[in-house]
Amino acid sequence: MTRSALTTPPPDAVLPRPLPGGPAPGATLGSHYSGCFGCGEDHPTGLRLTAVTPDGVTVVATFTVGTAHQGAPGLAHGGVLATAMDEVIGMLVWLFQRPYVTARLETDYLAPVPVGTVLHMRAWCNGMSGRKAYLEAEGRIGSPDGPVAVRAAALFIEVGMEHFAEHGDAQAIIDEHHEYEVNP
Ligand SMILES: CCCCCCCCCCCC(=O)SCCNC(=O)CCNC(=O)[C@H](O)C(C)(C)COP(=O)(O)OP(=O)(O)OC[C@H]1O[C@@H](n2cnc3c(N)ncnc32)[C@H](O)[C@@H]1OP(=O)(O)O
Repeated sequence: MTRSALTTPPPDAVLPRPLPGGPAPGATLGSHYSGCFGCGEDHPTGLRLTAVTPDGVTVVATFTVGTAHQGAPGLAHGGVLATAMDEVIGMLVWLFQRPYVTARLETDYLAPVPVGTVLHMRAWCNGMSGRKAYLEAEGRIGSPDGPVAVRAAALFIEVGMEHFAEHGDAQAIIDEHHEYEVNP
C-alpha cells in the first residue's frame, strides 16, 4: 500500500485486542445506522454491506458491483469503491466500541472491477495512538485470495457521540441507539 505519513502509525501505536463483550469470532456485525449509504438496510440505493469479524479485531465483507455502481461502462466507479473501503473500515472501528469518524482516506486502484464482480474486502488496524486509529483495507476480485483491485489506508479519529448529535440528526441517534442520551 502506498501510504502517506498521515496514515502510518507512529512508533508508540499499539495494536487493538478483542474487547470483552465484543462479538464472538464469526459473528455478523450489524449496521450502525439504517439510513447509512454504506451499510443501512433501509437505504434505497446504498451498498448494504454486512461484515463478519473472524477474530474481534478484523472484519471481512463482500460487495457485489452492480450497474448502479458504474463509472466507465461495465466498470465500477472509483468513488464507489472508496466508499466500500471507508465503510468496511468503519465497520472495523465499530468493534472498538467507541465512535470514530474518517479523517483521511487514501486509495490505490490496482485493477478495474467489472460489473458483476464480488469484491471480497478485508479491514484491519495497524495501530492506535490516543484518539487516532491507523487502518487498512483491501478488496480482492472474485474470492478472498483473488487479485487485489483496491487498497486503502485511513486515519480515523475518535469522537464523542455528541459529534453526531451536534452535527447530525440527534433524534435518529436516540431512535436507533437507545443507550445514548443527548442531554444526560
Ligand atoms: C450514531 C452512530 C455513529 C456511528 C458512526 C459510524 C460512522 C462510520 C461511517 C463511515 C466513516 C465515515 O464516513 S465518517 C464521515 C466522514 N468524516 C467526517 O465527517 C469527519 C469530519 N471531520 C471532523 O469532524 C473533524 O475534523 C475530526 C473529528 C476528524 C477532527 O476534529 P477534532 O476532534 O477537532 O480534532 P483535531 O484536534 O482537529 O485533530 C485531532 C488530531 O487528529 C489530527 N487530524 C485531524 N484531522 C486530520 C486529517 N484529516 N488528516 C490527518 N490528521 C488529522 C490532528 O492533526 C490532531 O493530531 P494531534 O495534534 O493530536 O497529533
